[in-house]
Amino acid sequence: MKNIEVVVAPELTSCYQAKGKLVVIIDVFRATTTIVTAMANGVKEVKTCLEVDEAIALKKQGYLVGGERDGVKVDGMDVDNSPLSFLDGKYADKKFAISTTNGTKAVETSLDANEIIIGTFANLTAVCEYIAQSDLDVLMVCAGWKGKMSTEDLMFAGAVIATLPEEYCSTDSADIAKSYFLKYALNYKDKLDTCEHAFRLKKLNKQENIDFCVEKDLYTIIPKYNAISKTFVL
Ligand SMILES: O=C(O)[C@H](CS(=O)(=O)O)OP(=O)(O)O
Repeated sequence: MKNIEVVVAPELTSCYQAKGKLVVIIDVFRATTTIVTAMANGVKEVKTCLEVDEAIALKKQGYLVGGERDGVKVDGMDVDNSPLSFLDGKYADKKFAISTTNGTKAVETSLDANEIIIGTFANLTAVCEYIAQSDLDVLMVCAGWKGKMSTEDLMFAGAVIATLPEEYCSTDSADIAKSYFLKYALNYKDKLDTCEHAFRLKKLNKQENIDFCVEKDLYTIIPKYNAISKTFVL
């Protein structure tokens, strides 16, 4: 039997131990949706940076640099943390360095995992299929918001777990996430439109981002962490 657990914020990852596991990084609003969309639209690798300065320094190496702090693009960055910036192959063949408030922290706390992949509604079915073919135990690391849990990340974790065979649902955190998703399965988009992070994005006039980030199965790709290049690749 394979074990699957859900961490509600990166600050708790060490309690669950990523080592030896398949980690799924989840930041629906918006970092993991942005990474999946960027790579599905031709970006060839993504480097996640904990610090803004680290990302901006990569411009010298030809990286497109993007991200935000508190939802707003930082001076010196080329793009913000919006998946919409990458549509239509606008940055195809670029290398992308991203630093965000929560999502890049989730990667950083998971680096001793056996494998790290990027998940969000935009690649939901691909993530489920990837997990199902793996022999590894799974840790779903939600980015949350500044150490607190977020509805949208728990909802996505639950959507994945609800799709997997029963054998995975052997832990309290997985069972809670699954039950939560099933409660809202028919109207999960409405629920996510009224969660705390949606309100923060609405205040920044980013309704279009919210609507895009909750769409299921726009893409079939899985960005995977390469420990040698320290970047996400396909
Ligand atoms: O850009 C986002 O949506 C958030 C910003 S914040 O959480 O509202 O500060 O960043 P992310 O790291 O993608 O959660």
